[in-house]
Amino acid sequence: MIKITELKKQYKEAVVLDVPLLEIPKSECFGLVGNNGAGKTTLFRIMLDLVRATYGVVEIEGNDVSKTEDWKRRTGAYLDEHMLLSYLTADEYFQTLRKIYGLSEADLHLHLAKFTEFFNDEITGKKKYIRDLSKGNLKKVGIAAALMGNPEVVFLDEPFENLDPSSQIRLKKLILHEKETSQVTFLISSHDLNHVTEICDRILLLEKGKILNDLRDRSAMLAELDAYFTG
Ligand SMILES: Nc1ncnc2c1ncn2[C@@H]1O[C@H](COP(=O)(O)OP(=O)(O)OP(=O)(O)O)[C@@H](O)[C@H]1O
Repeated sequence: MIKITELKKQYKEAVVLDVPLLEIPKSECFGLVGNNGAGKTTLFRIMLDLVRATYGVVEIEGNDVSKTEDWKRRTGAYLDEHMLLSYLTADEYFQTLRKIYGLSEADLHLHLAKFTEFFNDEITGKKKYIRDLSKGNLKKVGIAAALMGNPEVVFLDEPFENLDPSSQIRLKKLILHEKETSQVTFLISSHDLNHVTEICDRILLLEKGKILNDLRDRSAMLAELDAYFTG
């Protein structure tokens, strides 16, 4: 379970995030939506201890993420390409992570096999450096890396952005498969209302850093979000 209590982030006078209480149970597929600047990335960055909150606490399984390290072993994330090692090829990068996570070659092979369709013969077995990959292919490397090492919690920031339609559909299938087989808790921010409502059990709508709605009725989510974003 992830628990956020009295969380605030301020840049000078501007309060960009204000979340009094948020609980995300284990195995939930949690979606985060909101207009540009609503605070989605800031929330994920604080939850991953990449940015410090002005006030408040984020706990993963009871551990304060800003004070403990254990949660890192159970957490995968892909927020943007800064998280990759761009001077490596994708194969070199996956090998590096394999060693960090203590996986065997066979484990890595099995893991990457799940992404064969998603990679569409563009990622592994190539001599291309990560820095030279297209934006969509960068995202594919990052997502496959975030899911490596059997994480219990996975953060994905705008995972559908820059992916071609076939890859978007394949990614949805991958996430749904992981959700069913591994009980991973997914936290997914997205501007794509169709995709996010299709895969998520619950969607939090942020507006100017505040929770405007916490949608749990899957049959009504898309219509409610459509109404909000249509204005
Ligand atoms: N380092 C910073 N200094 C000042 N303001 C910042 C900083 N980082 C983020 N902000 C502000 O925090 C607010 C929330 O930004 P954030 O990137 O979290 O929004 P978002 O919902 O992810 O937006 P988008 O959909 O455009 O990616 C914005 O007003 C942004 O300008």
